[in-house]
Amino acid sequence: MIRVGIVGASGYSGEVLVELLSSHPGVELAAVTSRSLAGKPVAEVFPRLSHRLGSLQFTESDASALAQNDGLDAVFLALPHGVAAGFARPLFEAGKTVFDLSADFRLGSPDVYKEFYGQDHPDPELLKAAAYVLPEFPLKGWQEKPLIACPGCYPTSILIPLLPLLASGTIQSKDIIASCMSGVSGAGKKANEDFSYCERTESARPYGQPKHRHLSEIEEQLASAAGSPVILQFLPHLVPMRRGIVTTISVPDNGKTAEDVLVAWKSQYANRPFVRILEDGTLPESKNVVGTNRIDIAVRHDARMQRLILTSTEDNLLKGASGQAVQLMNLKFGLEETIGLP
Ligand SMILES: NC(=O)C1=CN([C@@H]2O[C@H](COP(=O)(O)OP(=O)(O)OC[C@H]3O[C@@H](n4cnc5c(N)ncnc54)[C@H](OP(=O)(O)O)[C@@H]3O)[C@@H](O)[C@H]2O)C=CC1
Ligand SMILES: CC(=O)N[C@@H](CCC(=O)OP(=O)(O)O)C(=O)O
Repeated sequence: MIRVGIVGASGYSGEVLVELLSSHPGVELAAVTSRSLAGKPVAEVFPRLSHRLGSLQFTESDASALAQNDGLDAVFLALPHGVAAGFARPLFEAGKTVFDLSADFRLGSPDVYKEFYGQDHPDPELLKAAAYVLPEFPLKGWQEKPLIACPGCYPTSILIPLLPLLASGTIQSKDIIASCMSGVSGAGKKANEDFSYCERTESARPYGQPKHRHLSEIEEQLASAAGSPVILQFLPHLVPMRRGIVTTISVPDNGKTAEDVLVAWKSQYANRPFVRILEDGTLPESKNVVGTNRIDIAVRHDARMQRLILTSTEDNLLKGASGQAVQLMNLKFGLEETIGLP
C-alpha cells in the first residue's frame, strides 16, 4: 500500500483527489489537510464519499508536521502556485514523493516564472529536483525524480494533440492558434463575484488574452518536442459549465492531410489508455469525458485555408489535474496505469 496525504483538500482538485485516492485499491489515504476545515471529519465535509472515509479528519496544512509523518510515502499538493513550493521543500527533504498540481515546478527557468506569474520563484534551487511529466510523453528517467510537476489543465488539452505532430515534423512550429473553453471549476473554489452563479450562468467570455500564464508551460514543452522555439497564440474562454475543457487548435497544414496526423497520433498513443482518437466522424464533446480521466482528440483538414484543425476535450479536474496526478502516482510506484481511475 502507498500511504498518501493530500494538502489543500478543501479545494476542487483536492476534493477530487480525496474521491480518487479513498477508493484506490493500492493506496491508504493517511492525511487530508485544510486550514479552514482542520478538525472536521472528512466524511462530514464530503458526505457522498462518507462510506469510504471512516473516521479520517482534516488536519492543519502544516508542512513540517507532514514532513515528519513517517506514515506518508507520497503527498499531493492541491495548493495555489506560490504556496505549493513552501510545502514541497520540507517534504522533499524528508524523502517523500511529491506530486505538485500547481505551476510552481512546471517551468525550467525562474525568470520565465517571474515573467508569467508576476512573482519571484519561491524556491528556484528546487526546480532542479523536479520533473514535468505528461504521462503520455514522459522524459526518460522521470521515475527517479522525487518531485513531480503535474501538467496544467489547458496545457494538457493542447500538448496531447500537438506534441507528436511537432516531434515527428508533421507540422511546423509557426502560426499555431489554440482557442480553449474552460468550465468554471478551472478557476478553483473562489468566493468572487465574477465566479458566482448569476454572473456565470448563461454567459461566456474570453479572458487572459494575449499572454495567459499557461503560455509559458505550453511553449516550453512544445519547443522541447520541436527542437526549436515555438510561439503560440492561446485564446482561453470561460464558459458556463462546471467541469470540462474544449480546445480547438488551428495550424498550417504543411502539405499534410488529416491521415498524416492520425498516423503520428497513433504511433504515439496506440497503447495509451487515456487518449482516445476519434476516427468515426464524431468530434470531441465535453459531456463524453467529464467524470473520466480520458482526453478525446480529433482532426479535420480545412483544404480552403490549407490548415489542420485539431480538437480535444478533457475533464479539467481529472485528466487536467487530479486524475493525471493519480495516473502519475500509479506509474511512479509501478502500479497499473489505469488503476483507481475512471
Ligand atoms: N481547478 C482546476 O481545474 C485545476 C487546478 N490546478 C491547480 O491545482 C491547484 C489547486 O487548484 P484548485 O483545487 O482549483 O484550487 P482551490 O482554490 O479550489 O483550492 C486550493 C486550496 O488550497 C488551500 N490554500 C489556499 N491558500 C493557502 C495557503 N496560503 N496555505 C495553505 N493552503 C492554502 C485552500 O484550502 P484552505 O483554505 O481550506 O486551507 C484551498 O481550498 C492550483 O495550483 C491550481 O492552479 C491544476 C489544474 C487544473
Ligand atoms: C477557468 C480558469 O480560470 N482557469 C485557470 C486555469 C486553471 C488552473 O488552475 O491552472 P493550472 O493548471 O496552472 O494550475 C486560469 O485560467 O487561470
